[in-house]
Amino acid sequence: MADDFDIGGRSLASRLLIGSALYPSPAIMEQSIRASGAEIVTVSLRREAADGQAGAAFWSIVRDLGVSVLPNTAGCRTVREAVATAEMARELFETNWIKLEVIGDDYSLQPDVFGLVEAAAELVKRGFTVFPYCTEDLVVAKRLVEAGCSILMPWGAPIGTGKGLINPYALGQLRHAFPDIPLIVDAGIGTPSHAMQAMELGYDGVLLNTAVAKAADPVGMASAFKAAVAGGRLAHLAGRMPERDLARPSTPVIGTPFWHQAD
Ligand SMILES: CC(=O)[C@@H](O)[C@H](O)COP(=O)(O)O
Repeated sequence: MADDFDIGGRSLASRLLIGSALYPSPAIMEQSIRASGAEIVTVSLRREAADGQAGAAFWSIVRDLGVSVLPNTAGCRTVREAVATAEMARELFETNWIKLEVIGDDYSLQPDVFGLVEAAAELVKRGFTVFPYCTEDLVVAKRLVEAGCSILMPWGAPIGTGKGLINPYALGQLRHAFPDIPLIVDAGIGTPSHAMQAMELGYDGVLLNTAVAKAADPVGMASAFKAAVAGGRLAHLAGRMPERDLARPSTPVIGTPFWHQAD
């Protein structure tokens, strides 16, 4: 069964999006991205624009991977900075896609949701396809959609914590509220089971970076995430059993010597 992932005007086979930071070496980054099967790789404009040689080598690896690049506005703290960074990224990477980050708190790296909505509206007006990194707040999500975002990327947990889905209830509510908007959990994923949980909730994809880059074996972990995301998707499509409060035997009891039917 074909189950392509339609996102930002493209149709992809993989529902795993991966970041390009923090790997022990460029070679391990390349092998990890290949092992993950990801077809979208996030790239920081600041890194690419920084220092000619390292930037050029990095860019040539990414180009050879044949993936779609999703530039981000990592490190931006104001609407003005995020919009300017997005414009530079569009020029440098030749794409209208932008992963919009407007950070509101240096300690938690929590998004500034007010600035995010404002920046998203401006970037949509300028012709960008905005992938907004947001919290799991339902009203913020509504405002982002009203601002013209056709994709939402709520966090699982703060960036780099690896804590997984700290508010699965709210993430489930978002899925319920936006059945037709691609939803991607972005940030805070620590293990393949976290990614699988997001996919089982009906999320369209998962974006992660630290969990692979900082694993003892990043390439092995990238393969594990690939399998988990695919498994979670299959489980979602298959439809889980209803949860019950009371036990019910799963082996037949009729015909056993002392069986009594419950009243
Ligand atoms: C918003 C952001 O920066 C994330 O996309 C980050 O790149 C991935 O977060 P983790 O490193 O926690 O997976």
